[in-house]
Formats: sequence, C-alpha cells, structure tokens
Amino acid sequence: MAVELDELSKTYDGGAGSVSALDGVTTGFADGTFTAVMGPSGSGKSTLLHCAAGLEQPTAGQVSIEGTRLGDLSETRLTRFRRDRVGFVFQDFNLVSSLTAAQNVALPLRLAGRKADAAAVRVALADVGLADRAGHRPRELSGGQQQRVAIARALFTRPAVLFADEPTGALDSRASRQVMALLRELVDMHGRTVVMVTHDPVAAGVADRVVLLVDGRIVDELTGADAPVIADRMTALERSC
Ligand SMILES: Nc1ncnc2c1ncn2[C@@H]1O[C@H](COP(=O)(O)OP(=O)(O)OP(=O)(O)O)[C@@H](O)[C@H]1O
Repeated sequence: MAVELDELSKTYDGGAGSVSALDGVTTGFADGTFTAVMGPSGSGKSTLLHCAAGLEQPTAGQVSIEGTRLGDLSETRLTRFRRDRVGFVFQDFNLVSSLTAAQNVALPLRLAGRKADAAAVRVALADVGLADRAGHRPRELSGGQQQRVAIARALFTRPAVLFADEPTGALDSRASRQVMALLRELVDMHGRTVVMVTHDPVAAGVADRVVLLVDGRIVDELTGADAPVIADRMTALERSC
C-alpha cells in the first residue's frame, strides 16, 4: 500500500472554538491507483491531503507511506522523507517565475544540495509533453503547461505518491482535460500513485475510485464511476448537508 491512513483526526483550535476537520479517517491508497477525494466545501479534503502528505500534523491517528509512519519521524527526517518520497501539486502551480521550466523541475534537488542530471530533467519534461519548453519561463507557458511543469517537478524524485490539491482548479476545460489525461497516463503507463482533491465530477471521473468526505468522515466510495454518476452523488450529498 503506498499510503495508509489509520483513524486520522485533525482538530483546529482557534479563537472561536475548536473545529474538527478530520474525524477518524481510515483508508488506504494502493500502489498504481488513482483516487479522487470529493466532498462539500469545508468537509476536510485539503486537511486530509495535507496530513497524508506530512505537510500538517494530525491531532490523532497515523499516516504511513510505504510502511514508514510519519508520526515516528523527527522534523528533519520528515522534511527529508517528504522531499524524496512525496510529490505535491497545488491549484496555483507554485512555480518560481524567474526560473525556466527545466530549472523549476531541478529546483527541489538543488535546494537539497544535490545536482539534478540535465538528461533526467529533459526526460521528466518529455514525460509531461513539454520536451520543447525546457527553456521557457512560467509566464511564457499556458496554465495547463505550467501545471504540467509542476507535475514533472513533483515526480522528479520518483515519489511513492503524488498528491494533487485541485490541480485543475485554475484551468479552463481544455487544459483540465489535458492535465487529467496526463495524470491518468502517469498511473497507467508509469505505475504512479495519485491522490487528488477535486470539486469537478469530470476530473473525478478519470480516477479509479472516488472517496466522499462529509464533516471530516468518509461517508461513501465509488469505484469506476463516470462523471454523471459522481455529479448525482455529490448533489445528493450537498442536499443532505
Ligand atoms: N488552519 C485552520 N485553522 C482553523 N480551521 C481550519 C484551518 N484549516 C481548515 N480549517 C477548517 O477545517 C475544516 C476543513 O477544512 P478543509 O480546508 O480541509 O476543507 P475542504 O473540504 O478542503 O474545503 P474547500 O472545498 O472549501 O477547499 C473547515 O471547517 C475549515 O474551516
């Protein structure tokens, strides 16, 4: 299993009282599978992704990635583990505007004090369909192309899992389709494991499995469902909330 979540809970304590964002989530994401996480606004999707990726600490429960329990790692080891074994892409790409596509892909390794092999960077960009854009800066690329650079960067260390938080949220429908086709191909052709938060039933329809969250709990799962079925289930869920 690439990722296991065991009774994961997260409570935020704020001035206005505490909020339970995750409430005992237990599930797993198998190697070479594509999972979408959906649910109404505020249901805990981003919190689940951040805790699973080791970006946030759960209040209770455990996250294991390839059998390593993140809660057992020191801060330094967790940072190193995340850098090497966890890929993350964000809605707004998070590329460095002054660097070329190739330099953006190589950046995490360089920040870790390692050298990124130029040929490997070229292959990483070719894998996301951007072999001819290595020297372009983010502003010279479309939104969809920028997201593909971000995906190449996230996958460069061959992580155990790629987490994507609304990866098509800032894209038009054509660019969204291309990014989703790329993620599907990465799973089918390269055996990658993808876990993606999305509001979009069309995007979720590309996944193998959809996990539905309400109030920080998994309330349902769909396997092999297409976009209309997912959209109907989401509408029913939102009505019942
Ligand atoms: N840093 C924080 N401090 C306090 N409360 C938070 C914090 N982050 C999230 N929350 C709360 O936790 C709950 C879950 O938030 P989360 O962002 O995980 O939901 P979501 O399903 O991703 O929402 P959306 O679809 O609107 O992005 C919400 O009630 C939110 O207000």
